[in-house]
Amino acid sequence: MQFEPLEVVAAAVISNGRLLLAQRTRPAEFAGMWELPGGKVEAGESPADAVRRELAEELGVVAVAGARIGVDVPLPRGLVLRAYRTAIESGIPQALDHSALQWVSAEELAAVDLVPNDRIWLDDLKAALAV
Ligand SMILES: Nc1nc2c([nH]c(=O)n2[C@H]2C[C@H](O)[C@@H](COP(=O)(O)OP(=O)(O)OP(=O)(O)O)O2)c(=O)[nH]1
Repeated sequence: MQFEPLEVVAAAVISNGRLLLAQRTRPAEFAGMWELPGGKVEAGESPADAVRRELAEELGVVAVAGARIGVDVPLPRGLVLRAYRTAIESGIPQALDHSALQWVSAEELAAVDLVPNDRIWLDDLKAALAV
């Protein structure tokens, strides 16, 4: 039987009061918009495993997922999008799968062209940036 992913993990990496955002290259409707790095949980993975793998693939870092942040966001085809506070253990993030990366403050975040689903977490992300 083919594995059907159920969850998309999105990593909220905060360092020095700034949140790491990545610029999507696809699909066309979201290209140029900013998101949290992450992706679909694969067969046999926990969400934390998926965060670790996706951040290695997309950013070239070793990362550890922590607490959930914000609400579950329903996606098409029965998928759910969930954000996790994530710490980078080693490495400097590089845009290996995105067109660019940026670190934004709480004030800057409001003005960023975030993908619509991630906008749902705006207040949660701002609160996380404030502490
Ligand atoms: N990674 C990520 N995906 C998001 C976010 N917000 C959001 O709506 N999505 C959606 C876009 C896609 O429909 C889905 C995940 O797509 P993806 O392309 O990042 O996942 P993936 O690497 O596992 O995908 P694939 O192309 O290998 O199938 O979740 C976000 O902040 N980060």
